Amino acid sequence: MRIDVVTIFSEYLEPLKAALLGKAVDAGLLEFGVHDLRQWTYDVHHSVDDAPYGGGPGMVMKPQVWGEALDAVCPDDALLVVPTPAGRPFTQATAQRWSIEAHLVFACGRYEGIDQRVFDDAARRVRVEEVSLGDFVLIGGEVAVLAMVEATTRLIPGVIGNPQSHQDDSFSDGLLEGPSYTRPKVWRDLEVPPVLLSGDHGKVAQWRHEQSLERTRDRRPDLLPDD
Ligand SMILES: Nc1nc2cc(Br)ccc2s1
Repeated sequence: MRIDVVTIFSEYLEPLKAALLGKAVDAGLLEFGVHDLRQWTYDVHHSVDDAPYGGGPGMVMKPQVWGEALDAVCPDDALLVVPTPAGRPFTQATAQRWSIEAHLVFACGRYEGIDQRVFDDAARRVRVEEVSLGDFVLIGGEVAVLAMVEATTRLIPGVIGNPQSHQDDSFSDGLLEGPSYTRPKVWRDLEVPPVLLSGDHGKVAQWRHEQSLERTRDRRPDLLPDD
């Protein structure tokens, strides 16, 4: 998979080149390109934003600059992803769906966002998804891109060690992952649940499912199927 990110704060994306993702790049599983939006500006101040039509607070990112950046970075077969608080929710299912894409391009907005015509124009030739990381507002899209890239690329075979761990992920079966334990058996007078020491794999699996259901009921009842 190739991933390109257009941003005015390239340094935010440095973590993509570190640790596991850095190893996946070395292994040829991933390619990253980070592009400074200002290389497509032409005024002496390298302006990327302007006042919003209709008034209101803040600034809006200029269509001309973004249009030329996406023309240069985003080919017709790529999926263009725009992190925005106004987007559709990013979920594990989104990460699964994106993980088989050949090329993702992320457009990192700042300020009050990007002129909508940038995405209306892009949609004439590429698939565009405006996606939210959650019901909160960041300063820019870069942090959202880091989270979305990690959630997506970890699902690509070979990027993380144990593929079995995906099956146990939270959300992979629609439920939250239950509690985990490791040695010692007793720690600060707290004991590991005896079933986990029983060696009975059927009982362990049943207990873990019950724990996932209980945790999901408690924390995310919205994830439970309708009765
Ligand atoms: N939750 C999110 N907040 C923001 C803010 C900006 Br500005 C751009 C993208 C996103 S995604």
